[in-house]
Amino acid sequence: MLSLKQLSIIVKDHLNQNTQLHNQEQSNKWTIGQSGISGRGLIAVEDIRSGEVLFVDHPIIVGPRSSTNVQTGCTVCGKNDSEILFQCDNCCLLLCSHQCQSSKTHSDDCIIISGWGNKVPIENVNDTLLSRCLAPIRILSLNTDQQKFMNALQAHAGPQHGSEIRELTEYFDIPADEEELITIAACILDANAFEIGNPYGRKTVSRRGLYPVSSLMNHNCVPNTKHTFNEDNHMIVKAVKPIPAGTELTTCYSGVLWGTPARRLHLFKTKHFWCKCERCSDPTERGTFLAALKCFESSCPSALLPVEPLNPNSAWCCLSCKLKVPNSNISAIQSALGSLIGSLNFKNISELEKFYLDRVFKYIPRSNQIVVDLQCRIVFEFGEIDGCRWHELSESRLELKEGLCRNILTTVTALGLGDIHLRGLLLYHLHATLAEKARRTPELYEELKAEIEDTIQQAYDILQGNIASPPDLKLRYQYLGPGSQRPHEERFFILTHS
Ligand SMILES: C[S@@+](CC[C@H](N)C(=O)[O-])C[C@H]1O[C@@H](n2cnc3c(N)ncnc32)[C@H](O)[C@@H]1O
Repeated sequence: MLSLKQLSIIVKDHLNQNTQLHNQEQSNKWTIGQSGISGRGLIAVEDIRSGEVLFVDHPIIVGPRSSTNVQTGCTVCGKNDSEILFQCDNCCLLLCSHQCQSSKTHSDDCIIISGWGNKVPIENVNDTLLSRCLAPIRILSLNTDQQKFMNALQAHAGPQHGSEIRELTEYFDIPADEEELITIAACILDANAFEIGNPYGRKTVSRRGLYPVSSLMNHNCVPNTKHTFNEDNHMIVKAVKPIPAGTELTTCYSGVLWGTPARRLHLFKTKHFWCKCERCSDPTERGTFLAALKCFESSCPSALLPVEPLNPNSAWCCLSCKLKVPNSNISAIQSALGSLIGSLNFKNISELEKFYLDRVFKYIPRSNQIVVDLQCRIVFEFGEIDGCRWHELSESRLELKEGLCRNILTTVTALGLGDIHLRGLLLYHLHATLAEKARRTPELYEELKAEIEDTIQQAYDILQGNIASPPDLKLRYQYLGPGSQRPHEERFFILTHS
C-alpha cells in the first residue's frame, strides 16, 4: 500500500498531466488524508463555496458495466441500436460501425483478445459476457504508471467480485499472469468505478469509468459534492453546498431519493459497508419519510418507520397507534411492493399516470420513495416525449406536473442535498411548466414572470456545462431568464416550436 504522501504525489501528477485549466489551483483546495469515515479520503483545506470546481478527473479506464442486467452495446461508443450491432470476426466484441471497428480503442482490445487461444469457435463466445469483462481487460493496455496508480486503490474481496473473469476462462485460454491482473482490476473497478452520465436523451448503454481521484471520496447519503461529465468522459467534481475547511469531501454511491433501508442494503451489497451517516440514523430522514409504509392496522391512517434505523433487522413502529411490526413482515411487504411495481411494466405514460392517480396511494404513503420515483417519471416525461409534447399537454397534466415538481423539490431541500443535478432538472421542469402556462394564457405572464425567471436562472447555474442537461437550457435562459431584454411576446417565441 502506498503512503498518503506517495499517493498525493501520484494524484497531483495525474491532475496536472491532464492539463485542465486551473486543475493545479483547484487541487490545492483539498488534500488526501486519513478519513474520519473510512480509510483514506479527500479533506478540504480551505472554506469552499457552493458550486466551486474541486477537480476535473480523467478516467484511466472506461468500459461497459459488469452487471448482468445491463444492456449491451457497441464496445467503443456505447450505441445500443441492436439493428446495426455486429461482432468483430477476430475477437467477437460488439461494434456498431466501421469507424468504431477501426478505432484505436478497438484495435487495443482486439489485439489482446485475439491473442488468447480460443476454447470454442470465436462466433460461439458469449459477447455479453465479454462486454462485461472488457473494462478490467483494458488494464492490459495501461502503462506501468497507470497500473501502479490503479493498484493503489481499494479492491473488493469476496467470490462475487471477478466472477465474470472466471466465467470468461471457459471461452478463452488467458495466460495466468494476465488473468490475475484482470481479476484484480475487476475487484478494483467494483470498489471504485462510477457510472458515466450520458448526454441528455442520447440512446447509449450506460458505461463505467475508473476515476482515480474521485475513487478516494467516501460516501455520505447527503454528500457535499456532485459530479458531472463532459463529452470526453472527464468527470467534473463540484461542491453542492459550502464546505468548511477540515470537512471531508463526500459523494453518494446510491440513489439520493431512495429510503434508508434501500440505500443501506444497496451499499452493503455493492460496497460492503453499513452506512451510519446522520441521514441513515434518523428514521424520518429529515422529515421526508421516504421509507415509510402504511400502518398495518386498517383503521389507522398513519405510517410505520424503523425503531432502530441502523439495525437492518429492526422492528418497525407506527407513528400514531404505536403498533409494532417485526422486521420479517416489513421485508415481506417491501418485496411485495417491489414486485408489484416491477410487474406493472407501464406501456405508456398514460398507464403510469392512471396508476399514480388512482391506485398507488391505496398501498403506499405519499412520501414513500416508490411514489417519489413515479412522480419523477411523470415530471420527466410530460412535455418531453412523443404524444405528450408541451403543446399536447392538457391543463390538468400541466397542473399535475407543476405540483409534482414542487413536491419533489421540497423533498430534495428537506434532505439538504444542495445544488445536485436532480434539483437543477426539477427547477428546469418547473420553469418550463410555468412558461408553457404563460404562453397559453398571456394574462398570467406578469404573475408568473418572477418565478419563470428565477427558476431558469437557478437551473442554468446548476446545470450549465453538463452533457446530461437539457439541450435548450441555454436558449431558455437567454430568452426567459432575468437578463433578457426581449419583449415578452418574443420571449415565448422559442416555445411555440418545441
Ligand atoms: C471508493 S472507496 C473510497 C476510498 C477509500 N476510503 C480508500 O481508502 O481508498 C470505497 C470504499 O470506502 C469505504 N467507505 C466509503 N464510504 C464509507 C462509509 N460512509 N462508511 C464506511 N465505509 C465507507 C468502503 O470500504 C467502500 O467500499
